Amino acid sequence: MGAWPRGLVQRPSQWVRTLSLAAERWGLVHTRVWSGPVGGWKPAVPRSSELWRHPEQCLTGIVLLHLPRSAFSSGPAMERQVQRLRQTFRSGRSRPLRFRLQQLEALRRMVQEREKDILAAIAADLSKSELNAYSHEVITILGEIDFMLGNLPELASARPAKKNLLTMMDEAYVQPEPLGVVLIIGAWNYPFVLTLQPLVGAIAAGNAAIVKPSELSENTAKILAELLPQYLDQDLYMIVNGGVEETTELLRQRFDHILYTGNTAVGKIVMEAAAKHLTPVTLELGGKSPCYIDRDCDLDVACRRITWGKYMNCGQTCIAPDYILCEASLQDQIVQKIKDTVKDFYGENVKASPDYERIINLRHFKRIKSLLEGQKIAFGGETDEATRYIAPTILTDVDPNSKVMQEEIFGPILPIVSVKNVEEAINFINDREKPLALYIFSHNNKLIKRVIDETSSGGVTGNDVIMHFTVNSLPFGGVGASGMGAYHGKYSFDTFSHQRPCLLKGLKGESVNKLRYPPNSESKVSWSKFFLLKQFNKGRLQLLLLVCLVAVAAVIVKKYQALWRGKALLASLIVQRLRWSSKH
Ligand SMILES: NC(=O)c1ccc[n+]([C@@H]2O[C@H](COP(=O)([O-])OP(=O)(O)OC[C@H]3O[C@@H](n4cnc5c(N)ncnc54)[C@H](O)[C@@H]3O)[C@@H](O)[C@H]2O)c1
Ligand SMILES: CC(C)=CCC/C(C)=C/CC/C(C)=C/C=O
Repeated sequence: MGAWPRGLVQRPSQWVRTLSLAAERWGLVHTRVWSGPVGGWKPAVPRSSELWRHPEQCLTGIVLLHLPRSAFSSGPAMERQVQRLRQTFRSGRSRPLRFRLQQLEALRRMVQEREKDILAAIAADLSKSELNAYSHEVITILGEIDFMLGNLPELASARPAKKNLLTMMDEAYVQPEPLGVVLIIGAWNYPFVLTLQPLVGAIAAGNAAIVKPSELSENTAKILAELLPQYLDQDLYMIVNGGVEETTELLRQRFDHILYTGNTAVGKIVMEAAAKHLTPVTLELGGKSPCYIDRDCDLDVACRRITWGKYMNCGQTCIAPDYILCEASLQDQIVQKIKDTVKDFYGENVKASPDYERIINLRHFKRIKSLLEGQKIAFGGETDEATRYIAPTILTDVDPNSKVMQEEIFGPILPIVSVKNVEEAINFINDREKPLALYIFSHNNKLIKRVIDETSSGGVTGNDVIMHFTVNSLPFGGVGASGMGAYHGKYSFDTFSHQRPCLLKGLKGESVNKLRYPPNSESKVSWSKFFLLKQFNKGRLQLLLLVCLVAVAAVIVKKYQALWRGKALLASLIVQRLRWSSKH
C-alpha cells in the first residue's frame, strides 16, 4: 500500500461512511478506499461501486483511509501523485482509442446522471439560474464530448505525408501521440466549462491529467472532486482542490503540458514555473476586447447582441465586449437602445431577475465599483455590497486614459469611447495590447474585413459578440498579451498531442544513400540538389532523360523478349514438325 498513512476501518458501517464523506466535503480529510484480500490490496474503489455501498457483502474486506489535506498538498505528496499518474500513463493504459472513447462516454454519463448537482453547484457559485448554468456551461461540455466521440478515430489516426525524390519509396506519416501527464488550471467565471473542456481534449489525446479547479468557485470545485473519481479512471485523471498554496506546489512538479485559464499576472507565474521543466503552456488569458460600431449598421440588432454579451454572467466573461468604439453622434442612440434592451431582458427590476448574476466576491466587487469613480454614468451605476450586485451600467464620453480603460473590466460596466472614423478605431486598437476578442458591427462587409486585416486579436466575431467561442471548428485562444495556444474540438486534440513525424525506410537502396555518406564531393552535392531541391542543370537533365529512355527501353526489351522467345519456340516447333513430316 505504499507510503499512504492509514486511518483504518475494516468494513465500515453506514454511519462511518456517511461521516467520512461529510468530512471530505468539508475539506477536513481526503478519503481513499482500499479493497481486496490482505496482502493483495487494490487501491481506488469508486464511490459508486457496490463495495463502497455494501462493504458488508464484500468477502475480501475494505479499509478506509483518512488523510489530512496536507498529505495531498505537501511537496512530496504532490510529487507522488504526479508520479502515480505518470506510471499509469507509461503502462500505456490511456492510449488505446477504445479506452479514450470509454472515458469520454463515462464523462458524458457523469454530466447527464449528475446534472442536477452540477447545475446547483454552478448556480450557487455565480448566483446564476440553473437554466443559465445549463446553457452557459453544460451544453458546451456535452457538445465537446459528442464532437470528440464522433471525430476521435479520424483525429488520432496517422496522416500520410508528402515525400521527396530521396524518400519516394519509403513510408512517411504524421502520428499524433499523447504528451504524458498534463495540468489543467481552470477559472471561476465559467467554472465547469473552463475546467472540463480542456480535460475532454486531454483525455481524447490519450493523456493523464491533473485538474485544478478555481477555489473561488468552491461549489463547482467540490462537486468535480466528488464526481470525477466516480466516473473516470482514478490512476489517470485526478482533481486537486485548493488555492495559491496548492497551485504553487503543483507548479513545482514536472508536467508535459500546462493549460491555464485566468488572469495575465498568474499566467506569467505559470509560464515561469513551466520554463524550469521546459514544459509547453497554453495560456488562456484576458484583456480588453473592443467593439466597434460603424455608422452604417442596424443599431437595434447591434445593441441587443452587445447587451446580451456584455451583461451575461454579470460581465464576468473573458470575451465580453469590454468597451464600445463609435462616432460621437451614435453615442446617445446606443445608450438608449441598450437601456431598452436591458429592460426587455431583465425587466424593470434587474436585481430581481433570475437571469442577472452577481459579482463573484467582495474583492472583485470593490475593484469594479472603483472603476466608476469620476465617470459620467449614462445608465445604471447602482451597487449593493451586501449582495455584490452591480447594475448594468453604461459610461459615456470616456477618456481613453482613465482607469476604466487601463484594465480589463470583467464586470457589467460598458464604457463608450468616441472615435472620428474607422481609421481612428483601428489605431486605437493597435495602440493597445492585443485583445482576446474583437467585435465589429456594420452592414459593410468590406469594412469588417478591413478591420480584421489591419488589427490583431485572439478571435473575431462580425456583427455579433461571444459567438466564435461556440463554434468548435474554430480554435479558441489569445494572441500576445491575451494568451498563447488554442483549444476546442480538433484544436484541443492537437494542443494535447505531439505531432510525431515518422519515416519508415527499407534496408535497400544504398546506391542512392552514398550521396550523403562521406567523403563529400561536388558531384554528390550536385546530385543532392537534384534530388532534394529539384535543381536540374542541362547535363543532369540530359542524363535523366537518358536514364528514362534506358528504363523505357529495358521495359520494352523485357516485354518483347518474352514475345520473341514465344515466337522462336513456335518456329522451332514448326521446323521440327516439318522435319518429322518429310521423314514419314
Ligand atoms: N481566456 C479565457 O478563456 C479566460 C477565461 C476566464 C477568465 N479569463 C481571464 O481571467 C481573468 C479573471 O479571472 P481570474 O480568476 O484569473 O482572476 P482572479 O485574480 O480573481 O483569480 C485568482 C486565481 O489565481 C490564483 N493565484 C493567485 N495568485 C497565485 C499565485 N501566486 N500562484 C498561483 N496561482 C495564483 C488563485 O488561486 C485564483 O484561482 C480575466 O482577465 C479573464 O479575462 C480568461
Ligand atoms: C451561446 C450560449 C448559449 C452560450 C455561450 C457560453 C459562453 C458565454 C461561454 C463563454 C465561455 C468563456 C470563454 C468564458 C471566458 O471567460
